[in-house]
Amino acid sequence: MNALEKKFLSQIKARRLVEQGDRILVALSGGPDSMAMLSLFTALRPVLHLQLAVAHCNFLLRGRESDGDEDFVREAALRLGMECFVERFDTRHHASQLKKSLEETARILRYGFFDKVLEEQGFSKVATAHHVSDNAETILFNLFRGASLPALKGIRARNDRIIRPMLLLHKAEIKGYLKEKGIASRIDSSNSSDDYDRNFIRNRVIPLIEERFAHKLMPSLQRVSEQAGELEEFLELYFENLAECEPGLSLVEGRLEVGALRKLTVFEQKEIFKRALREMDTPVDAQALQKLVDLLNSRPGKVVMAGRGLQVLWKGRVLCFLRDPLSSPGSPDALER
Ligand SMILES: Nc1ncnc2c1ncn2[C@@H]1O[C@H](COP(=O)(O)OP(=O)(O)OP(=O)(O)O)[C@@H](O)[C@H]1O
Repeated sequence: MNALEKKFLSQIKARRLVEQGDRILVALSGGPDSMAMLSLFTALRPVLHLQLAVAHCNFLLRGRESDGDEDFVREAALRLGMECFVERFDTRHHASQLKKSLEETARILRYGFFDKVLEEQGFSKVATAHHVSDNAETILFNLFRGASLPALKGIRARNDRIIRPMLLLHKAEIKGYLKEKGIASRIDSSNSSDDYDRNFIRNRVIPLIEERFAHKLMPSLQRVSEQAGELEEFLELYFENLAECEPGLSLVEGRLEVGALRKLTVFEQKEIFKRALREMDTPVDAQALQKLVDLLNSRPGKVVMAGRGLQVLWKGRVLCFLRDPLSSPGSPDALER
C-alpha cells in the first residue's frame, strides 16, 4: 500500500466507517475524486476482505458527455472485475415535477438510486468521494442560504448507510495519488460554470478568500464543522434526558406544557420548539422560533403562525400545535449533499 492508501485505511478505522467483510457500493461519477476512491478501496480490498461494486447515475443532462461518463465508469468497473449498477434519469422532467433545481433533483435521484441498489442487491454501505473542499463548500453554502448552527457541521462522515471515507483527504493529495497511479478520470464541463451556487462558491468565493487568508480557511471550516457536529451530538443527548425528566417538554398529541417551558432558558425553549416543528413537518426558521418564544411571554388565548399553515395556540396550561387542514406539510430541504 502507498502512503495515501495507508492514510485512507487508518481514517476509515479511526472513524469505524467500514468493517471486515463489508459489501460496499462505490458511487462512481467518473470524476477524479470518485476514481481515486475506487482505487483506494481496491487497495484495501484484500486487507479488509471487502466486496466492492460500482453504482453510477446518468442524469442525461450533458448529452454525449453524460453517455461518455457512463461508458467510462462501466469500463473501469469491468477492468476491476466489479459489478456495475447504472440508472438513467430524465432529470429535467423530475426537476419540473419536484419543483426543485436540477442540482437538488440530481441529488435526490442519486440517493434514491443508491438506496434501491443497497436494498435490492444486499450491500451494507454506499461510499461517496466527498473530501475536505466539498465539506468547506457545503458549510459556506449552508451559511449563505441562512442555515443555523447545526448545518455548519457540513457533510457527515456517516449518515446511516452512506459513508464518506475521503472527508479528511485534501484535493492536492487526491490529485497526487491519481498522478502517481496513472489513473484517468472524466472532467465534468458543468463544474466550471458558475451558474450553480456550489460552483460559484468553489470557483470564485473560496479562491478569493484563500488569496487573502492563505491556508486559514480549510482548517477553520474543518474545526467549525467538527465542533458543530460534536455540539449536535451533545444537544441530542441533553434534550433526550430533559424530555425524560420532564414529559411536558415532548410534543404529545400536538401539545407542550407552558409551565415546563417557562422554566427553561431561551436557548432551551428554542431547541424544544425546533424538535416540535420538525415533528409537525414544518421547516424550522429563526423567525418562527422567536415567535414561539414570544408567545410564552404573552397570555393564554394568543395564537401565532409558525409556518406552512401551522398554528400554535396557548390554551390553558398547554401550547397546542394545530395544522390548518387546507395546507400541506412539506419536507424541508436537505442541507447536506
Ligand atoms: N453521477 C453519479 N453517479 C454516481 N455517483 C455520483 C455521481 N455524481 C456524484 N456521485 C458521487 O457523489 C460524490 C460527490 O459528488 P460531486 O458532484 O461533488 O462529484 P463530481 O464532481 O461529479 O466527481 P468526483 O467527486 O468523482 O470527482 C462523488 O464523488 C461521487 O462519489
